[in-house]
Amino acid sequence: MERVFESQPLWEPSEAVKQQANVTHYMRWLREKKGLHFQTREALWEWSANEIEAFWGSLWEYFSIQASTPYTTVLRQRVMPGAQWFPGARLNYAEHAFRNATEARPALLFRSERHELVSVSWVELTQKVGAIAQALRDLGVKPGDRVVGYMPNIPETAMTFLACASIGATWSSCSPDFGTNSVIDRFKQIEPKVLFAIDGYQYGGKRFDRRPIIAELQESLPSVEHTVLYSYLFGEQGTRPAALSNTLSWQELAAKSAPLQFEQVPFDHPLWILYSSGTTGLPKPIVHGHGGILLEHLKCLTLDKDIKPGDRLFWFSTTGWMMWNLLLGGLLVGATVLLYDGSPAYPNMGTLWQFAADAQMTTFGTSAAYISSCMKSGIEPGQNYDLRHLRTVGSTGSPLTPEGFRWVYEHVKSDLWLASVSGGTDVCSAFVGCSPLLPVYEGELQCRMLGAKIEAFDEAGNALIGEVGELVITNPLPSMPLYFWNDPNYERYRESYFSLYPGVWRHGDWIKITPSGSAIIYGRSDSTINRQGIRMGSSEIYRVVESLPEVLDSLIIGVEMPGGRYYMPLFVVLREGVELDESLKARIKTQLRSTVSPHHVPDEIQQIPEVPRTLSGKKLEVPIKKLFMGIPVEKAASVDALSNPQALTYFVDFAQKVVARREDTAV
Ligand SMILES: CC(=O)CC(=O)O
Repeated sequence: MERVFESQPLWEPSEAVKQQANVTHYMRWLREKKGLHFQTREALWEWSANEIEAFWGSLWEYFSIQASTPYTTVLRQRVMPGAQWFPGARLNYAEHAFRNATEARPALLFRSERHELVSVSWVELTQKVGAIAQALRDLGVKPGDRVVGYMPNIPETAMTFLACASIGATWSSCSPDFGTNSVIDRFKQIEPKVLFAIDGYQYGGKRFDRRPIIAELQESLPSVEHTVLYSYLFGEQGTRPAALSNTLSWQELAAKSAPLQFEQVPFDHPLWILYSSGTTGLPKPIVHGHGGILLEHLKCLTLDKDIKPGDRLFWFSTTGWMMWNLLLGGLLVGATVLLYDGSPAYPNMGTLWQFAADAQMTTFGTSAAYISSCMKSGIEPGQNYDLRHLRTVGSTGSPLTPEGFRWVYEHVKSDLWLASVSGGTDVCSAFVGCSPLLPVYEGELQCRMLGAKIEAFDEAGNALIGEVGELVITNPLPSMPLYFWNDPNYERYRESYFSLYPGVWRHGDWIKITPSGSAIIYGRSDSTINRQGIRMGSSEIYRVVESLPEVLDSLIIGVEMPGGRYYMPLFVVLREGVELDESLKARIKTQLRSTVSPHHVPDEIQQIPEVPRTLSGKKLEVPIKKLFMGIPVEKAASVDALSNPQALTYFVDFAQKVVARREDTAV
């Protein structure tokens, strides 16, 4: 058994944990109902990832999926893209959340920088979702119409999404810390009929008025017929200033009563549209279906993450990250879903741990970047907060460092399950990560998730074990995108995932599958910027930076550094005679902060003579990223294929200094 960092596991599930695990229950069910007997979790994975029709078909039965018409076959054809799952079935995602309605526990618990712990009962959730759904119908919203939210992670956003899903409307959201351009770039592509927004929010103790931005959105999104405003920051008095015309009040709409009904839609009816940035063009609008997400989230949360009815599930996320969508899946499995709005560092780094104690959190999910910030801040959650209910800490967004693994066990709790997982917006789930049946080793993801045929490929498409390769998925998953919006011939879809290995999904991460079946992710294999789990295409940053008159050209890279740091330098080519002084740097940063997002302000800005480009004119992002990872230039770049190879010299020198600095500080 190869172990990368050390041979002792940090945690091993007890016999009781294994016996009580949902996946053990499922394995017993498979034996009794299907005569399928698996001795190990690895054997179960092999079957689930290869016999995908039998696996996903069994889940339909195991989870008692409620469908008003049955399916004709589990999977029409094993093709990617275009696999058609469960044709003929009609169902509704939201109906499966509400079948868990109970008076025994709250549906949601919420806290923000400004609110004490708020509990939302299933009765309240049902009433408000029913009312908003009726309001949408009254506004003329039909199945398939797009409804968008510029709303934070608060109960009202969850309610609005569930209302959309219940009537078959397609939801899409951006977090209110996204600047105007980022929101318009996303929402304009999908022509929404209704915009839900908040008037403002507080983050890190500062108040942000979003009303001017909403006015801009109304102006720039001609398809929007109605704006519904939730007065979150300013109270009823301040919600309808002259600048905001034609707004309806969320509070007024939600106060009415209407029975909650569930439109029955085809399995592949669009549930929501998420966005993922590529290296060129506008963000990709990824369309996921009701049935695919329902099955994937039931599977992931129940069998891989072991969430049980009555658990209290939290994942620190904004509404602009797919972890918010996955978090809401907690309602599908009968968990109470915990929402937090605000900065995790305000008023101090203990905030979310206090929330964990007060809300009796059982799973605390977060980003690896957050764990690394806790580590640097020196806090002691285990000593200072009552974490007796906490069983699991989840981590994702970027690879969690070995130090991060150790910190959780040493400073949070020695007996908990650290579920470090990886997946992506593209499938709105995690496909490598965790199982309650397996030990946790430092720096490693425990296994590949059930049903996900994940492999590491070399350039020729050979599967690798024990070596780093491209993360690929070689069998379809039900939650793969149905299509990208406005991509009728699947051109962008194919180009995004299938251009390197035809018919095989290339995810864009580097992965090593170890001989024992665990996995290590080594970061992005393309040039997408991924800071704190939020992906942005470099093109979005270029658009903003290069709109400044002084900037002629630019290049940005994001590099995963040892210690969990994400290093994001920006390089600019300036107009003749212009120097990169502090005032220009500040203007570039302000522009990025306000129009893209605060996460995308670079760590440093450097002036360069020219941007290295390929013969076809593409900026040389991945090879330059490789230089900063310490890969020698001969291996990092094909110098012959550059139109201006001399431009590389600067980067070779600069990267060497950064790598040397990195190694010095690592000692
Ligand atoms: C599950 C994930 O993969 C989350 C992310 O990195 O976006």
